[in-house]
Amino acid sequence: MSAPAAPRARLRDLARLASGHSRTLAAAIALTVVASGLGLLQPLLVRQAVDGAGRSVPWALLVGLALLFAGQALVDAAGLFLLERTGEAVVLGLRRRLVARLLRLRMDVYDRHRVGDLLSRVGTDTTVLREVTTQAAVQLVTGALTAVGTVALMVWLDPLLFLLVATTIAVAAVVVTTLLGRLRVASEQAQRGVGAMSADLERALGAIRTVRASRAERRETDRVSRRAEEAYAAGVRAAKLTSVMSPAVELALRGSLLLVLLIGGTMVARDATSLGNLVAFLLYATYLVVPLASVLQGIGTVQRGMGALQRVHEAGTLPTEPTGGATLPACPDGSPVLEFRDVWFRYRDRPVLRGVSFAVPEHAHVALVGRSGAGKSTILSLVARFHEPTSGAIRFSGRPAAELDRAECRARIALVDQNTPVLHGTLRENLTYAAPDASAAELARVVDLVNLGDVVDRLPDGLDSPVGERGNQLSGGECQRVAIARALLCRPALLLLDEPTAHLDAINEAALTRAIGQVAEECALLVIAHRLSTVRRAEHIVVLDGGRVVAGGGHDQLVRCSPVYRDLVLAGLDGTGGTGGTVVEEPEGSSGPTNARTG
Ligand SMILES: Nc1ncnc2c1ncn2[C@@H]1O[C@H](COP(=O)(O)OP(=O)(O)OP(=O)(O)O)[C@@H](O)[C@H]1O
Repeated sequence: MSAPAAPRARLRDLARLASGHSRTLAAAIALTVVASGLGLLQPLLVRQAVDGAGRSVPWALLVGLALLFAGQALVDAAGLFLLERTGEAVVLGLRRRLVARLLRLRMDVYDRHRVGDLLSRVGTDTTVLREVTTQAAVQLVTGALTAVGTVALMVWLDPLLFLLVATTIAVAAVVVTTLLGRLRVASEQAQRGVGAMSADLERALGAIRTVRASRAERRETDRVSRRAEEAYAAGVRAAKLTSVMSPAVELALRGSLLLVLLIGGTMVARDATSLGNLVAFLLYATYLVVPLASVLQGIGTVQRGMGALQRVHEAGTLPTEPTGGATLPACPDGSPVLEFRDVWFRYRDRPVLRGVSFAVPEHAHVALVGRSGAGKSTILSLVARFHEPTSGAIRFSGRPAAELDRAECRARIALVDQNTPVLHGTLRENLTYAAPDASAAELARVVDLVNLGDVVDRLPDGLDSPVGERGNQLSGGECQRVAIARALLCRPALLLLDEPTAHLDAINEAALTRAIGQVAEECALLVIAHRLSTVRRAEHIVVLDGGRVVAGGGHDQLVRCSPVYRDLVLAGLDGTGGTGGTVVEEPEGSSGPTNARTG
């Protein structure tokens, strides 16, 4: 992430965060100021009570004092509640904005950031900011106002004694300001440590089966613990600074109190001032501790919050996918559903596609084949518009993709990915994920089509049974069929299928073949093919090698004239780049070129 921005800019962010709640904040501040005002009146009544105590019991003054105490407590409580509620509201707004942004980032941004760290920005960092936006605001404003009021009353009571107090406090203020910068740095390090810890924990929990099977629990625990220790060390550094600051101020205040007592006592003895005056002054001097500590705490909270604010700001300014563009028109006659024209693409500085051209006509079945790393998945990513080509053009139904709205393009395609296609939730939620309004009949049709009926019957609550985190209560083959059923349910114009490489049993294999056949009936299909049966069924096969299209055509034609394709067929077409071996010809019955059309 970028270097820490200027604290002033972050302070402006802070003010902006609270600005939506300025009325409630103002009310909360007003209430706490009133409460402090009620508190400030108390020593004046005490002074009168002390000076008049010799004559009779000043009942009215005592009742007045009791009322002041009760009033202060009530008003304070109301102010605090408003404040806490505003804090929660600020965090809610911030989290909503962050979550909306994090789900719309440009795809390459996800490659550069760790998921756990992004999660920590929404969770932990926003919680820290809750304190800053509200508590700090009130601590600073009411603290400063009350301190000014207290100081004014002290000066009015005895300017000389006040000078004593002011000198000692000034010394403490110098100590505090020198520590503040270091406190900000330490707090930011602590927040980053927490982010790194969450990211490492997410890494381990996300791959828990691999961790277990590799007996790496200890190493992963150590790794996460090291991150926790880094956060701890930075937290302790911040704590050291905070704990030096508070006693420095307290020491100064206590010292000044003692001086006031000593010098004030002498003055009372010499009749230079009244006892009531001295008591009131001393009360104000002790009262000054609260607002001053409050201002200090406020400054400390802001400094601590700067780290969190910086991280939230960074997450809130990560680049998102641009939206907008034209709506996709109805397919003009003869235009292919999808066309690549001399498409080049690079991941950062690394060219991955070098001048790829091919077309997928309406209802056609096109297969992409190539060794591992040839660029097949990258082509699907470009079609789904997760990335944009470095040069060249992708056309949807004859219109350049660059001119079209991404969401509109995606509404016409369905992607069946090999990786984690099933989300936490029920089977029904997963099936209707891309088409939430699908009818029960439609749902039953696709469930039957991909042979999921048995799975639904087996599950305790049928379609409403939970499938576990990433579908871990389903088998790999079942997850793949759920993904295909989901794709079929939204009736796309083009289905992008990264064919499962995992072994499927004969029944599932047949279900998949049937599903793919059905897809070909309903829409165009662009498939990364790993099985010979899929390749043979395609009307057109695009052979990729090193990011280039090295051959294209039907299976028989390619076997005759493309050495790369022949090698792939000999290697069993699994895309692992092996050479030699035997041709894994599947039984004709399961792989015939059904529904073939000229593409
Ligand atoms: N997000 C990424 N950032 C950088 N490089 C990437 C990224 N994704 C893929 N690559 C690289 O781009 C090249 C093409 O990858 P791609 O996934 O498209 O290949 P593939 O043909 O689908 O391979 P496989 O059959 O093994 O899935 C590979 O060399 C890969 O290392």
